[in-house]
Amino acid sequence: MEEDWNAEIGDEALLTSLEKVSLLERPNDTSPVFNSSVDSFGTDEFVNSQHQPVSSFDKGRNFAAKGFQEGNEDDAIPQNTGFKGFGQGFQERNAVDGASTQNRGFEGFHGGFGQGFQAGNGEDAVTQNRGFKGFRGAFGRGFQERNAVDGASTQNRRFKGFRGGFGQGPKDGQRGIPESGTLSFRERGTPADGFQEGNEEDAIPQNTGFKGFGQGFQERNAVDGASTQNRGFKGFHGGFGQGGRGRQRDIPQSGTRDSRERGIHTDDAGPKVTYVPPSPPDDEQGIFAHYQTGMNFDKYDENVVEVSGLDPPAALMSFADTNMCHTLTVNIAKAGYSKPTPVQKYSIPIILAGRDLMACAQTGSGKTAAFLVPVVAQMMRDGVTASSFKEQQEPECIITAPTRELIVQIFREARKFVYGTCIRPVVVYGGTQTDYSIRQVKQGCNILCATPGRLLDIIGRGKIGLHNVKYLVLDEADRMLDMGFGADMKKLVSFPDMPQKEKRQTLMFSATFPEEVQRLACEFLKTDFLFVVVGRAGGACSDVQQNILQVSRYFKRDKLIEILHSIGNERALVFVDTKKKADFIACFLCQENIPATSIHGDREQREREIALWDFRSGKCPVLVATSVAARGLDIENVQHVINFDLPSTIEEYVHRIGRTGRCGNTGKAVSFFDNNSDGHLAQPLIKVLSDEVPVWLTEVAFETEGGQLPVNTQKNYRGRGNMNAREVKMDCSAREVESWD
Ligand SMILES: Nc1ncnc2c1ncn2[C@@H]1O[C@H](COP(=O)(O)OP(=O)(O)OP(=O)(O)O)[C@@H](O)[C@H]1O
Repeated sequence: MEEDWNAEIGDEALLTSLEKVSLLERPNDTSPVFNSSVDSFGTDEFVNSQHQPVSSFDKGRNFAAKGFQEGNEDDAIPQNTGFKGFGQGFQERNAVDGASTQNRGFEGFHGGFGQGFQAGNGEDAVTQNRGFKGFRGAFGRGFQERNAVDGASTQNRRFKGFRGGFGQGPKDGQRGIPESGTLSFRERGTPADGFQEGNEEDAIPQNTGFKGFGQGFQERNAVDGASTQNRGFKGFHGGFGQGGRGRQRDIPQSGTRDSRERGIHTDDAGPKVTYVPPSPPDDEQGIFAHYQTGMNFDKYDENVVEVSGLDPPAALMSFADTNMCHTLTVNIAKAGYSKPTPVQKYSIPIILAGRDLMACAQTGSGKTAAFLVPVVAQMMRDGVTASSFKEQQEPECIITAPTRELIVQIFREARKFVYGTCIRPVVVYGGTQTDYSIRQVKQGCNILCATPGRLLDIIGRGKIGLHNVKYLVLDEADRMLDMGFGADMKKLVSFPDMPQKEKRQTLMFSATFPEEVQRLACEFLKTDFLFVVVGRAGGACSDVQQNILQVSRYFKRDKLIEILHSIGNERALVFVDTKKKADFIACFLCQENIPATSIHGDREQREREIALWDFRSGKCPVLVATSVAARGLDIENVQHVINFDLPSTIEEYVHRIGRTGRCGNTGKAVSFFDNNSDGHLAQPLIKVLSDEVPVWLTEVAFETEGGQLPVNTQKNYRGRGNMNAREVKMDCSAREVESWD
């Protein structure tokens, strides 16, 4: 899904804001403020930073300006020369480019120094397709060098969307910069030592490229380096160099399979991923860190709970009711859980009774512990002990979730409940080094938390045996079974050594369960599974105050700024519909002096984790995200969710706004409703709105539904997926579905 985001944002508006930047950072400005050492850009602090406010790039931009000018003179490959300062340099480069190779171009040079360069050969889809698209923000003589290299080397490379500043250069060399480039870097002393090192070690000149600016670049480049064609930098953004991928891997955000965003098969596909994530905290305080329940926590008990299926066990009233072993009870208390939430009250005894379960409860109401606690309890009862002496590990429990950050979060929750026991949870996920995942697994693995792609990968490598699996958990189960991951889940349960569904316990949790997914789910579940629904299936969290504003796309940014200014430093998660736009809006906010960062599937995993950490820690109070952050993430103190763009489905909306109002805390969600694109959501929105429905929304729903009056409000809403277990089962048997496992 390649969105016309420039058009959407509006070029005039964009240029206006970027002009402000160019006025601030003119490349030929020799004022002392620009003359400090670049070292400051090579520090980790800078590399790790979020999209910086424009002013923080001052020094770097000056370097960049200089670099571009000089770079042009030194260029070893005349037809590829180009950057001569900014503006002018780009034009020249572009002109030369046009005469030499095919389909290169610069498109969209924004920010930093010189305003956006909108012309250029552009973004071509043909094979000899190089180009810069969207060059924004600070610096870069390196670009010139890299570009020179580019001219002599492979096809299909591109820089697309180069934004923001830089940090330290590449550390390894095979994809560094050729000698000519090296010299000029050395002579100029920019931008960082890393470049020099990269150059010295360069083994494959034609494959050189920028690994540049920050570790993020380095890693992204490492990915790049493994493929000979179709490389590119796409989306180089904000302050520390975010790597993008080439167009050939630019996959839609939602609704379809996106292996990178979801961490699938990245390692098999060729690109070598080197990222090794930091170790999780090891001290007790770090492991059990949690935030406080909110004032509405006790109100969870007011929800009506419906359990469908035969002979459900009685709900528990307190954690003590379960006869769990002492260590687990202590761990639950250390995690800050004094009493179970409704989904825990009903799910825990069901799982302890060995039953399969599909559970639907509102966002933020404790579904993770609802499956972790009983699974750990049973493993402790069975005396499960990790062993590092087996080449192939055989976990008792496999937990899958659709996104990397979510599976890490689940892993961290699991660490709380197994603390002080011999049960070892492990997390493996895409975007990290496969060898690292394997090393983790080898150290002993009882609870394997994994994204689907990485899971299938290490199973395929023979590092995981499945015959011991007693518990298979699908968190965000509706997502795990839909078109994106359904095939992977089917593959998982079809491995010959995976116990048949009769021999394992399958547990599915989500805040939404559309009917079609409920049908799919029963192919994984035993026929006597139970279906727990807390409140309304698919309903929005009642602690989130929802507000839908009619805002056409041209006014969204102004509205966003207005809202963010009004909420001050409170934490806000802003959802947009494309990866590019996430970066664009984050940069835009920084230019408006609102510290923001972004998370989406085109960012390197390291950058995603840094962005999330910056948001969690409050260092960066605004996180602009695609739907990759819509589900499961449990971040303290997110007071606001802003749907800059509404998602395509009501389920996604429910998950997105559920990032606030968690665990009894209250939150606010504001959504920009554009009549031109969001009409299909009017009716479903009316059903999930807990507060008053705006008259205009009813009218839009009326028009969209072809004159049918919308069925109003939550009272009548049972969600798209609110069949009870009996209905689901009847539906399943009627459909004569092929059994997968
Ligand atoms: N019984 C409890 N007492 C206190 N805090 C709890 C309890 N159960 C869960 N929590 C906390 O509530 C927060 C939300 O829990 P969790 O992330 O499991 O919600 P969820 O229902 O899975 O949400 P989502 O649908 O968004 O995935 C977490 O911080 C968790 O530690």
